[in-house]
Amino acid sequence: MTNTIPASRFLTQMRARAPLVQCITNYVAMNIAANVMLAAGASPAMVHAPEEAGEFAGIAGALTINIGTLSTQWIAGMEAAAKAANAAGKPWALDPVAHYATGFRRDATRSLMGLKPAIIRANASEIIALAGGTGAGKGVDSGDSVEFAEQSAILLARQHRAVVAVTGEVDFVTDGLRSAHIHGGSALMPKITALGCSLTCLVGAFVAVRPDAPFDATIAALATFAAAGTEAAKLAEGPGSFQWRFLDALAALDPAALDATVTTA
Ligand SMILES: Nc1ncnc2c1ncn2[C@@H]1O[C@H](COP(=O)(O)OP(=O)(O)O)[C@@H](O)[C@H]1O
Ligand SMILES: Cc1ncsc1CCOP(=O)(O)O
Ligand SMILES: [Mg+2]
Repeated sequence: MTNTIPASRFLTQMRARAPLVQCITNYVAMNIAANVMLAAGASPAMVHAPEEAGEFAGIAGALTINIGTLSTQWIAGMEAAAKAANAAGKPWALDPVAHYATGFRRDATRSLMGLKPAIIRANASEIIALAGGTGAGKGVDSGDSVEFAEQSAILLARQHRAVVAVTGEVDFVTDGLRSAHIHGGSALMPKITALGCSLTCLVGAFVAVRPDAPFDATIAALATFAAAGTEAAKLAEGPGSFQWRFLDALAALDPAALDATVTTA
């Protein structure tokens, strides 16, 4: 076992600290992501305007940046925030939603990657394309298996000295040397829009509390989603009831449920 810190301990610490996280996320995700953060025990703030995003990054414990609904103004806010987070020694996580779809997204992602995210969290098609490969993604949705993206993730982690998290049926996390799989969740999760975006915000909450351990913190965030997703699916009748049951499951989650979802290598 290379994972020295159990995921359960991270959730307990995160809830005790309720870290303030600056989430620059998309219009689709803002509401559900903020609710996911509150249910899990964190304190989200959706602050993206270029006039204040950099200042706020100095206050928050961590920053997350998601390019889902991009515009020139938003890119200015993202870059100001990432630079300020770096200057303040705060970790930040990137969610490159559908970065392969247009030149605008590709350029923005290239420049954000240059600002050294500590963590990259994306679906399999996004990770494959980020490493220079060709995936089968359709817009924001993945068309590839996580397994197919694992080598791309390791390559990216080594190139960028970042933790890379690929999500899907079984998640994969690597820092280029170590890796872990996270099992659980539900096939209903990709049927709820912006759950992946919400997870990226939650990664920010865990790494805010343990900036010294981004690999383990990322695993803990994914394990939290997997355990809550498994629980919510037990009584869900479809995507609608799954969504509210997922929030309830996050809030009620017993940290002990996390550890069984993680296998390390
Ligand atoms: N088929 C599946 N079975 C179980 N969990 C899943 C499945 N697909 C996605 N998830 C979970 O849904 C969450 C969002 O991941 P994903 O759908 O890959 O991201 P995105 O929304 O960015 O495409 C993650 O916690 C992931 O583990
Ligand atoms: C549908 C949509 N369109 C632009 S961003 C977005 C949300 C994507 O969310 P996720 O990556 O979590 O599926
Ligand atoms: Mg996504």
